[in-house]
Amino acid sequence: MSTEPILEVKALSLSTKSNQKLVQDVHFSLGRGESLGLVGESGSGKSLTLRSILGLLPSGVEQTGGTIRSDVNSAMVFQDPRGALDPLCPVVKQLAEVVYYRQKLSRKASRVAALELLELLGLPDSLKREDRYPSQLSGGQCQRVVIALALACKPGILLCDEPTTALDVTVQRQIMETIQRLQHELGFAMVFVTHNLAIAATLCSKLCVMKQGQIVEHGDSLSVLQNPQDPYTQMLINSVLPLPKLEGSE
Ligand SMILES: Nc1ncnc2c1ncn2[C@@H]1O[C@H](COP(=O)(O)OP(=O)(O)OP(=O)(O)O)[C@@H](O)[C@H]1O
Repeated sequence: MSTEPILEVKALSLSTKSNQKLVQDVHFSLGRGESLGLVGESGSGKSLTLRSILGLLPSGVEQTGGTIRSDVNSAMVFQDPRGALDPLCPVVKQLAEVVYYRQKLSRKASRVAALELLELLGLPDSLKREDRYPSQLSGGQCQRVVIALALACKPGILLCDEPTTALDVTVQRQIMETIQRLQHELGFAMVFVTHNLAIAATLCSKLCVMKQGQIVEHGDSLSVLQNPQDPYTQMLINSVLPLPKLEGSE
């Protein structure tokens, strides 16, 4: 696997128009097929950092410093899967539409590619019908469709903004396993934003821990977990709740 970075974020700073600093001096890089977890508490600047890679900053926030260089295209998987889908358009049509515009295939070939994507994501055959709308899907199925929409762009980097947060734990696990399988099969790199250190460490080989807009720790997932240097990382690790000991158990 090539070690040449396909994404380099250097000294990234983001502020509001009134000059309130939101993200400061963020650095990281990503190699082909690599995965990086951005972890930290709510409001630490993870989503804004992720969005700036796509140039999708919300209004009122601007880049005030640093550079972002990417050699490949990126696609984003958002936190709220239902909100990311058009409720009035059949699922298969939404997918075919993205394939048509992003892969420049014919209408017929786009539909075939959309059907293949539904299969790749392990979605039921009933979703291939033209009368299946997002409201008829479970939360986990919606998230799979949103991942399929992102993959329809054939991204070199998949940007995931807490894609499992809105799901219950068993579905969370299934989606994580699906993402791992797809990354293995398709070879895309990934930046995965989450406040859950365990999820980030399971999915990603590298971690950046963010606090108040800055990266306080950066390294291989295993060494960050085994030997955290920053007190904030230590606090995050110690905050993972153990299962309670049952009475009578050893
Ligand atoms: N459009 C905006 N205008 C002003 N401030 C904003 C805007 N969007 C985000 N912020 C602020 O920027 C900071 C970082 O927000 P961001 O959404 O990146 O945090 P986060 O770490 O992703 O949090 P969460 O895990 O809750 O999504 C927060 O203090 C937030 O209030």
